[in-house]
Amino acid sequence: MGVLPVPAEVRAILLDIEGTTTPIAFVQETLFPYIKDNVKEYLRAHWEEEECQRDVGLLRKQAQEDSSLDGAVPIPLESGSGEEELERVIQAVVDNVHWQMSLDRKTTALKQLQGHMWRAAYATGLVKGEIFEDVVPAIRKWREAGMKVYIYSSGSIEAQKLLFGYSTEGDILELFDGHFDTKIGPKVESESYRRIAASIGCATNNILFLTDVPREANAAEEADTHVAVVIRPGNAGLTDDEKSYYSLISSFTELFLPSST
Ligand SMILES: CSCCC(=O)C(=O)COP(=O)(O)O
Ligand SMILES: [Mg+2]
Repeated sequence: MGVLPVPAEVRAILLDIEGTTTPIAFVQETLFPYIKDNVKEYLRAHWEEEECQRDVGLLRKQAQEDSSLDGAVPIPLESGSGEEELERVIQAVVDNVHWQMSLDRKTTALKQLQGHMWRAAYATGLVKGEIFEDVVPAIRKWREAGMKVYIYSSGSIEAQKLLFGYSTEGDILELFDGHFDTKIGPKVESESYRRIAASIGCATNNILFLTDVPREANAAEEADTHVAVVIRPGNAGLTDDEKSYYSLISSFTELFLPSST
């Protein structure tokens, strides 16, 4: 097991979810198929609700922005009433969601809808958020040492709170000082990390960001945030250059805080 010393100036640890706290397989093989299998039924059941209409409005706006992309699926406005017209628009939303998911897009519009759909899956016990076993004990230790701990995921804040609120380890939301999603900006843009630091009330170099994705690590580093790339079973492989450039950990227990005994 390796040891990675945490720089003394670090006051907060910022955690990615998929591939960092949580197996990619859980997201790809449980959470995403739930959306693909249930989106049509969900839209039919909730169509008249304000939240659903807001979600569809965001998806429609995103679809307009995406119109020049290869294979993009437009979402028309309802032009009139009647079952057939409703079915036509719902089918377009379903096709758009499937298209975005086939590309694993991280748009805020897609992530908002997904978060709302997972609510029922977690609340009924159909799904429990999976977390690597080293995560909870390590976070407890960090917090005891005075470290703040935040989540930054492309999954919506609502989806994050469901995953950790209904997790295999129980409700562990108390372990986090706050949550960030793509509303603060994409994870591959350095400006997002500056905004997060401002929101937390610290400098970017007071933060250590843990992620499985080198492009995200690169963006954080450009903003002068400390980074380590997390290697977990099922994560995408790293190039030799990435392996030699980044600090790597395969378990949160490998982080060594200056105050740790
Ligand atoms: C937190 S909900 C499911 C995860 C998700 O939708 C996603 O896109 C994961 O992205 P991450 O930034 O956590 O790698
Ligand atoms: Mg990730």
